[in-house]
Amino acid sequence: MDYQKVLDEISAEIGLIEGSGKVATYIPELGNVQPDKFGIYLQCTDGQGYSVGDALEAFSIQSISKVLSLSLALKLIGNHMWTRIGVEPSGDPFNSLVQLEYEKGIPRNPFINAGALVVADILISELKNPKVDFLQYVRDLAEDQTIQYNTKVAESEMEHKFRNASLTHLMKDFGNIKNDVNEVLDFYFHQCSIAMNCKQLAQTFTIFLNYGKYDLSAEAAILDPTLAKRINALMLTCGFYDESGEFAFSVGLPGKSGVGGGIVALHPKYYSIAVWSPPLNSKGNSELGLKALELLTTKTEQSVF
Ligand SMILES: NC(=O)CC[C@H](N)C(=O)O
Repeated sequence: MDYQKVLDEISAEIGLIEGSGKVATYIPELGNVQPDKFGIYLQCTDGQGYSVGDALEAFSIQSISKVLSLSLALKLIGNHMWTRIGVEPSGDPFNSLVQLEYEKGIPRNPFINAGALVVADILISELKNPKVDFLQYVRDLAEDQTIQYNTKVAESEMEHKFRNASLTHLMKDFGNIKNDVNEVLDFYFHQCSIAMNCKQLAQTFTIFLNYGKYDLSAEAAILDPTLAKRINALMLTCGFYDESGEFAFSVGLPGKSGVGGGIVALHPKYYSIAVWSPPLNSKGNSELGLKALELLTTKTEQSVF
């Protein structure tokens, strides 16, 4: 498959689209990003990488980090996770409060904010130096020790924490948050603030390829095959909140988006891919990123179905 040709075609076609998406501003610091940024990096299982556009420019990975925090928490506590978080799509926006009340503080899945906040709580309980250890885990997966938290983004989100704080307080009341609410929020905002580029993200997500057996040298990268399969299943069913069905329908790959405009997706046998375009649609997913991935699976005729 000539992936470079496919990426070049996608980039040309995306360039012709006049999108209607909007850069996220509810975290003010994210609003400073140039809306016309666009990059893709595709990492194949044969070791080859292909890119187009701003693939080497770092951006805020936001909710893409939820997949990495989940993978670490599952390594640490295994199936105990599922007594505190479900595995069903929520059908609601990523930051919704409504289900939590009638489902007694148990989030539907680990990729909505409520679920990721419980995962953050678990990591705080399990790790010696939570923020330092989590960043080290991500650096080891990416095999890149330069990756950093963007503390400006984390602080900006802390200043506008009201909805995430509400979710955490509600779950604390139900007994599903064990640590101090502000500590959980601080950890969560830091994990979301991690700055990575498309290349680093695509390479990091190779841990979910080939049943977790993609040939990576980093020790931290080795994932149990069952974990890799389950995390892929969750990305497929819950990775795009109330647009997960649409993503499975039009793209057909497991994936995860973030409000920084990034999307990571993967074909478990062939490649992992990261796309970045900051303007978001009404569901909080990158408008052109979604389009680019739809073009990819259409042109390559490679999806999981
Ligand atoms: N969907 C997202 O990327 C949301 C992450 C963001 N940090 C928030 O909690 O609102």
